[in-house]
Formats: sequence, structure tokens, C-alpha cells
Amino acid sequence: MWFGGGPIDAAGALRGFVREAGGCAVVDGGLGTELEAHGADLHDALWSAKCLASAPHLIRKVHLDYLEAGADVIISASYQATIEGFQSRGFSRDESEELLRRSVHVAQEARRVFAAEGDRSSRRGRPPALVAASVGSYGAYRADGSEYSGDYGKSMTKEDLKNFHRRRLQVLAGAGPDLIAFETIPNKLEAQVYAELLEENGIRIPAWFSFTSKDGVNAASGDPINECAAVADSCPRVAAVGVNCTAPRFIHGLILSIKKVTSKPIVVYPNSGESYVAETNEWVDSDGATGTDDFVSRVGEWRRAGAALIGGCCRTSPATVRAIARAVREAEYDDIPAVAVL
Ligand SMILES: C[S+](C)CC[C@H](N)C(=O)O
Ligand SMILES: N[C@@H](CCS)C(=O)O
Ligand SMILES: [Zn+2]
Repeated sequence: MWFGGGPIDAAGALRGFVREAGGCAVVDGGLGTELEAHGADLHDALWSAKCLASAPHLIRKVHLDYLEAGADVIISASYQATIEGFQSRGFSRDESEELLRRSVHVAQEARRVFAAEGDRSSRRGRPPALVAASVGSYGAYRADGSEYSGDYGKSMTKEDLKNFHRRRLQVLAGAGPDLIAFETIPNKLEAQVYAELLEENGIRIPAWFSFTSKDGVNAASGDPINECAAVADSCPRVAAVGVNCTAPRFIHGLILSIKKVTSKPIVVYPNSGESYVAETNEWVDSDGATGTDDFVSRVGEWRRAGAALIGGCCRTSPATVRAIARAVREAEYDDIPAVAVL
């Protein structure tokens, strides 16, 4: 437990880790899309969560690949794992909760294997990696791509969203991750829901809030990103605020906007720049500038703008993370530290 029994300062705790990691921590890359690259069939409403039941060894392998690529934080396979989703596939409630816990345990197991027998050359001298439990947004559960629109329908209330997320959060927190990664949040309402749930449930595990954006100014729903980030800023249990699964070209501006409303560490893990088409479960290149080179060439800029944790999301791979790790570790950005001198 990072906070012990003392006052809650999640941002301070994570800042300490980032400092130990050299001033900028490396987050892993896409998990679901990398499982697909290994042959997993994710044409399914459970998406990557399907593998928790059918192929946990493959999940462990992808975590290991990311650790070997240099990741300081690995994110569990629970993005689209929900009790309701598993139950709709015939799992009992207990089995569904066990699958959620398994996502964290598989990541922890990968970390143990890595420490015992992995190729540690890319992580030499760095603190043991953190395991973040992924909490995908409600849009992920809907499996209609609404984590990229934020449109949950007019009848969706804050209470409904809280009821949807509460038990999953409790179960994932109970599995003992080092962090909770609230990912791909498309609107302000869901951020408010998470902040309230963290408080009401007394969760003593640092969390990060990571939003999606389609224009570099607003969260995917159109809620201004600074208003979304301000919700995260006001919650002491939130360790970091940022953006994921968003095109690389929007990241720089988003970091600058987020920095205006919070001094918490900023986390960014963009996708490849392609767009997700829910109907076909495919990624299309609407950007014209995708690929590891284009992504990695921007890492220095993100770091100089103030990102303290940098990784990749969908359609990025261990090769991307290896290149990110090289970029943040070899380059000298002494004049502009990612984590301000404390
Ligand atoms: C991060 S997206 C590619 C995950 C899949 C999506 N939520 C869906 O199933 O529609
Ligand atoms: N952690 C998830 C995020 C999807 S947007 C994954 O990498 O699959
Ligand atoms: Zn993604």
C-alpha cells in the first residue's frame, strides 16, 4: 500500500516512482491489439477480456514482451472485462469476479517471471514495474465504440454509471494492483463517477484518469479537456491525469491544456493514429501519418511539454515501447524535467 495509514497523496506517491525511474516512466503499449497480432480472435463484445478465460498464457506473454521492451508500468487485461459481460457468456458471478482478479494476477505473474528469468537489459537499474488494473469506460462494455464518442444515450444517469462501475472497481482493487488505470474516458460525467467511487469505497490505491480526444481540445464527448482534468485534479486519490487511445498529433496540445489545471503527473499513451470502426472491429488509417517512427519522433516533444509517463495504446507494439524507452532514457531533457523538482 502506497499511502500506508497516512494522508492520501496519490500524486506524490507516483511522482516518487517516476523520479526513481529516471524522470519519465514508460507505460506499456496496446494489449488487446497486440493479443490480436498474436492470433487471438477479438471479434467479440468481450474483446480482449475474452482471453482472460481462453488464453491467459497469451496475456502473460504480451505483458512479458512489454517488460522486456522496457515498460515501467504494465496494464492488466481488464479493459473490457465486466461482471455483466462475463455473466452474459454463462459465467457465474463468482467466476466473473475471479476472471477480473485474474487479469491483475496474470500481470503480477509476468512481473515475477520477468524478474526471475526475463531479459532485463532494457530495465536494468530501474524499480520493479508497477501493475495497473485497467478499468475501461462504460463505452468499452457497450462494445459500440462509444468510448470514442462519449455518447451513452440520454437516459444514462450518474447513478447508473456508478452502479455499473462499483463492484468491478471493488474487485479489481481487492486483487492488489499498484495502480488503477481508468482508461479511455470520453466524458466528464464518467470522471466524476470514478472520483466519487474512489472516495466512497475508500480505495487506497493510486489511480490515473485518462481521457480520449478527437480534436486535441475536448474529450471525445465534447466536454472541454481542462474541465475533465479538473475533476481528476480535485480528487486526492488520483495520481495522474492524461490521455490515451488518441491520435499522436493531438497529444501535445492536450498536455498543455491539462497542465493548466493540474500539477499532478501527466500520463499519455496515444494509439497509432488510426481510428477504430466498431461495426467491423477494424482500424482504419484516416490520419495518413501512422507508424512507429512518426509516433516516436514526438516523444521528446511530449516529455518537454510535461508528460511524466509515456506509452502507447491500440495498435502500438513492443517495438513502439522499446523505441519510447530509448527516447526517454537516452535523450537529455535535464532543462525541462517531466516531474518538476519537488
Ligand atoms: C479500445 S477499443 C478497440 C476496444 C473495443 C471496443 N470497445 C468494442 O468492442 O467496440
Ligand atoms: N489497455 C487497453 C486499452 C484499450 S483502449 C488495451 O491496451 O487494450
Ligand atoms: Zn486503445
